[in-house]
Amino acid sequence: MTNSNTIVGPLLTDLYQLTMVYGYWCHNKWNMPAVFDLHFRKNPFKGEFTIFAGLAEVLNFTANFRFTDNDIAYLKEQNFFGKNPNPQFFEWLKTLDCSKVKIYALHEGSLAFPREPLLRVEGPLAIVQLMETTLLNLVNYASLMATNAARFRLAAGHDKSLLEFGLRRAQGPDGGISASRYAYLGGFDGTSNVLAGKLFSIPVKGTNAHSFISSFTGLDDLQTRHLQNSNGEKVDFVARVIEIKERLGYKTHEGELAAFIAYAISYPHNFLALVDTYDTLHSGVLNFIVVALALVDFGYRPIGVRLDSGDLAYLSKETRKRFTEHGESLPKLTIIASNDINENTLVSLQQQQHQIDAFGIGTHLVTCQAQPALGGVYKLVELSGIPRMKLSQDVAKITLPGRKKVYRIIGKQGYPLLDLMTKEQDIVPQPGKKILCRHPFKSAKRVYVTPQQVVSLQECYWDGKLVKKLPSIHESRQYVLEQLAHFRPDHLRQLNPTPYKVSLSDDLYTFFHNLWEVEAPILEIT
Ligand SMILES: Nc1ncnc2c1ncn2[C@@H]1O[C@H](COP(=O)(O)OP(=O)(O)OP(=O)(O)O)[C@@H](O)[C@H]1O
Ligand SMILES: O=P(O)(O)OC[C@H]1O[C@H](OP(=O)(O)OP(=O)(O)O)[C@H](O)[C@@H]1O
Ligand SMILES: O=C(O)c1cccnc1
Ligand SMILES: [Mg+2]
Repeated sequence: MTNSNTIVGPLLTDLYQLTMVYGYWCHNKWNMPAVFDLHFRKNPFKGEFTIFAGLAEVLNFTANFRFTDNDIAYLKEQNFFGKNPNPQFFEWLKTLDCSKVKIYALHEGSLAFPREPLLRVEGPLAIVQLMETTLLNLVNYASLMATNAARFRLAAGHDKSLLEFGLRRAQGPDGGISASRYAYLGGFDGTSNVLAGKLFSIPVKGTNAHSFISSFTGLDDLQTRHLQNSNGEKVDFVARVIEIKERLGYKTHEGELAAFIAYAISYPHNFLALVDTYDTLHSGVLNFIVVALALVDFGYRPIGVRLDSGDLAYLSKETRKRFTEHGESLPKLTIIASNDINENTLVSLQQQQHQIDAFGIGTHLVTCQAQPALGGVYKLVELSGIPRMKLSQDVAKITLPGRKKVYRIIGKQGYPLLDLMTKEQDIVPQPGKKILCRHPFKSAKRVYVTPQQVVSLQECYWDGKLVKKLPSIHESRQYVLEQLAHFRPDHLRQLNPTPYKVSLSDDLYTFFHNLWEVEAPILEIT
């Protein structure tokens, strides 16, 4: 397993992980068996679901976790560990790897909910501590991005094509690559990012830009006028276009027409025109129609247009009208829309009964402008077999102690009803057997559920080595789309969605609340 990103390694961390580890090492605590949970507390984008992503990168990082000689040399040069750190510490650091680590995870692409362990990481305290920041870095943005993409998918509808165009606006080269990767995993159909296509075998797609259109001033700019027709003869394509234009009586921008002809001659099988450079309805769409009709005459099938400004709903409907005026003469054409599109725009366009077939989306998607971070955290839940928990005034921040299992309980109608967390050694929920599911904090809130089906959500992926085949990005994407189709729509809707329940088994509830009582200091007031 090779890291797809060479900067991912043990130094891609916060200094405090290393300084704590020196402390663990000095006090001979480093080898204590520890268990950490990686979870988040609140779904992003005012939504009620999150897509878990980043697992493949987590496992690559784990497989390659080793300090290089060069890393150690750097650490020795710094004064991170006090004035005279014990030199044996550096020798020991050099020996660390993940051969004693175990990682349980949800499937990549799973719908996940607050407090559920996306990852459970077990191993020697020092090593699993050292992994914290990198694991969070690998999971937080990946999951946020995949969730954002899934939300755009829900807003656009499953029959629309979604293309990610964000590289130019992404947070640096690394952000751009991750954005393309996880936009696809979250349900997009392709990216304009060529390197992402090469690295992850994502379909790469694109149209053309205004510079291409405005670089032509008139028909004299055309160096080639001929195109092969369906009889295999090279015929004057420009003359044919002009004939059609005159027949239809269109008065359009000549530079734009020249640009479209040039593009059509270069890509007769793939003719797609950006139509908003001068005037969408009075020039761009008309020039497109003229060139498209000529291409049809020559035996080719034109593809369509891209709208990149103005009222996209109105323009798409008017453009479609212009196309249908030519009835059978033109094939079914694609209308692509772009320009600062976000989730709300997609919802609004839907309400306006747009005629768009594909959306090109950049800035809002890749920068996750609606919410720029997922607040995933990594918390110690067990040390040397003893459950640990972190208390907080804010109940949402209290961690659930111990090793836990998560089950998705499917009801009679085939929808997931709730997720149930149990202690690892707890009873396993069974189809047809009634089970008590409790709200994690409110004792009076509980419900009996009789599952139709029970899905165990976690699997062990790493046990000193990779022990389960990683799904491909295409499988994870498919998994996202299947789940979106199987969850109750009110949990997924954009505005005020219904929260999905994450419950505790009676055993876990009691264990958690007893430990809470033991750990919480009793204050004395006078
Ligand atoms: N019918 C529509 N309903 C809702 N939002 C729309 C609709 N059409 C376009 N939009 C959105 O409205 C915004 C229009 O942005 P803006 O005014 O900057 O662009 P423009 O003037 O059309 O184009 P430009 O300035 O790039 O030439 C974009 O975010 C776009 O996605
Ligand atoms: O709008 P986004 O969602 O980020 O999608 C990508 C945008 O990038 C391109 O143009 P660019 O924004 O570079 O220039 P323009 O707006 O002047 O066309 C493209 O034409 C889109 O409008
Ligand atoms: O191919 C496109 O149309 C494209 C690519 C990146 C950004 N905007 C548009
Ligand atoms: Mg723009």
